[in-house]
Amino acid sequence: MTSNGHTNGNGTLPLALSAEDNDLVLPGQGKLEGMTFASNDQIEAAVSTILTNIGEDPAREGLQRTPYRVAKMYAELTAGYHVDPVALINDAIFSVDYDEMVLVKDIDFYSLCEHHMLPFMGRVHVAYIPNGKVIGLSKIPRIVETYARRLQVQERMTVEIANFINDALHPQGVAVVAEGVHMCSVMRGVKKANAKMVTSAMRGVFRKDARTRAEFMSHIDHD
Ligand SMILES: Nc1nc2c(ncn2[C@@H]2O[C@H](COP(=O)(O)OP(=O)(O)OP(=O)(O)O)[C@@H](O)[C@H]2O)c(=O)[nH]1
Ligand SMILES: [Zn+2]
Repeated sequence: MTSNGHTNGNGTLPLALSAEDNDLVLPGQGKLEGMTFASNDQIEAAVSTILTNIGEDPAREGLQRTPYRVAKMYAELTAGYHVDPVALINDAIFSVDYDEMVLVKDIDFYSLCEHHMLPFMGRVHVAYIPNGKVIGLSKIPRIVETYARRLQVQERMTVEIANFINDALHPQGVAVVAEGVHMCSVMRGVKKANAKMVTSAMRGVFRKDARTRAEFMSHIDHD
């Protein structure tokens, strides 16, 4: 069990993208260069089975490398399982005499819904009010990536981000709002292209004090 609490059920982590120096694999953040992909025969065989069963020919030229590509893609899109968020913040917690709101807004995220394994994506806004300690600015998007790059529901992703920051900093409060568009509701099923899901997790003063919450919401209120 890693400190992000994940195992695949039998206590071992599946093969994935890995880097020699550490396991801080963060797609989209310049950490993929120099990484090797340990090919995953079982995923490749499963993709080949899907291709055959949707009426395709996995042997035709354009599809020959598709099972390999899909396996590699899943390693990237689920890299968050292999990131230990405690190691990720890498002691970038500083004592600073600042007790006003810190807000990082419009953080892009890309995740996969656990029901259909289709993408959902959008933006996350994160705020906290320090209690003597602040965290390195870049670490907040990295925390978002860690929890997004897994099979998720948006509610759980939102709560996991808030709880992790709360536990790491013990701030006066944390607020996380996520706005997501879910491809499983856009491309299929109910087919609503413009419906956005908004989820929030409020901790400490953001939960207790309506004015603090309103200040946060006024900063992120756009379109
Ligand atoms: N609450 C929540 N629901 C989600 C999320 N992602 C996908 N879903 C929903 O999960 C539900 C799964 O419902 P099911 O009835 O089991 O699946 P389905 O037959 O494919 O449902 P439809 O999408 O309505 O066709 C659907 O309503 C999806 O819209 C999420 O992040 N949060
Ligand atoms: Zn879905």
